[in-house]
Amino acid sequence: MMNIIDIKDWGLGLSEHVLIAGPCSAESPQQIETIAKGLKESPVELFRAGVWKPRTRPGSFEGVGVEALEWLQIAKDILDVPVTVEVAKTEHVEAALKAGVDVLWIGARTTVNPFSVQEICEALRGTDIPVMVKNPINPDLQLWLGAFERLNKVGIKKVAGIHRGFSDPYEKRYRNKPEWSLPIHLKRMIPGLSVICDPSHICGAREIIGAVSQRAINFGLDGLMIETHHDPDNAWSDAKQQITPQALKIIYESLIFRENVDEHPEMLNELDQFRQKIDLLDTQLLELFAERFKVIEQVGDYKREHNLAVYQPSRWEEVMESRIQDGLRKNLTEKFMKSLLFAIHEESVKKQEAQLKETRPLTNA
Ligand SMILES: O=C(O)C(=O)C[C@]1(C(=O)O)C=C[C@@H](O)C=C1
Repeated sequence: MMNIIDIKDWGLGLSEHVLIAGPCSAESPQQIETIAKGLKESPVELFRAGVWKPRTRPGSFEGVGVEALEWLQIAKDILDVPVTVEVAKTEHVEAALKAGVDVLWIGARTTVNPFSVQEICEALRGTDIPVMVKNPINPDLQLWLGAFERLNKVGIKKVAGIHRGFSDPYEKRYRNKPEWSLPIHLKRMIPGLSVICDPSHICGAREIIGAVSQRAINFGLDGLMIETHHDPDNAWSDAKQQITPQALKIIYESLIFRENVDEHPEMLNELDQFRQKIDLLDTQLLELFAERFKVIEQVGDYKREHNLAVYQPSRWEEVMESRIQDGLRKNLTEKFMKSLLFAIHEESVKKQEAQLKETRPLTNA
């Protein structure tokens, strides 16, 4: 069990719908000042700016470096909010702590590497600075979880996650594809953990940032980190995905925040009638699954006796095709049908494969 301090109790005045904004990269003291002044109109609670930028290929702007840390004080003074930067190695942590940065974040390309995460953790030992951890670039929940465990082991309890989407070469709509089920799983695995959404890196294009921000809120994420620049088209990094402080204000004001039903006992009562029906249907589904797997076992015995392969491609193709069509007629999506059928088939072949190794005498085959 991890020991987590809720984002509201970090002592920084952050709320349950935290809004983090600021440029992708700190470029100059004037740039920080202009952006911070623009952000005064929005309920920004934490100011972000990249100082060290991990870039895919060398030659791109890699951040101003340590010199930019002191410019963050300008934003702090104008907005009266804490500031956060990304750190990727020991020297970054040391410099950020020395400069009085309030919150650190670990980027997706760092979370993916346990050696780097451990290096950061060692540099943090003995401090209690809050750390936000972006998801690793690949949708590996264990790797994301591992970063929190490493932080917790060196005594960092003020932690939060950031969902910035996942790299997928076939994805066309997003720069980094969102996987909304992953932050939900992570929140279940680390009770009390806030997970913030970074629509800028998910979208890669400013036009869809509003829609993705609303989806994040709908899925119960705990806040937004949105890259903001006074002149986005001329930003030194990630120009296409940055928005102006004015656009941020419009997006934020259009968001609809939704509540958890647990805080509304009267609605809980009303929902209960539906939930009882769902309970019953789930029980029936499980009974049917159990029955299906009993038949699978009988087929498994038959296969063992007659030396047949567990995986039967032509039959499985037929099952997939017919069930998907049936599901579509019943308004179930192809994606859902495929993942359900994959799960069923995986369990069936695992059971039958285990049966092949058994030595008990065959009874009913
Ligand atoms: O038909 C079989 O041979 C089965 O064992 C059943 C089943 C299934 O789950 O429907 C399982 C494995 C095979 O690859 C094909 C189908």
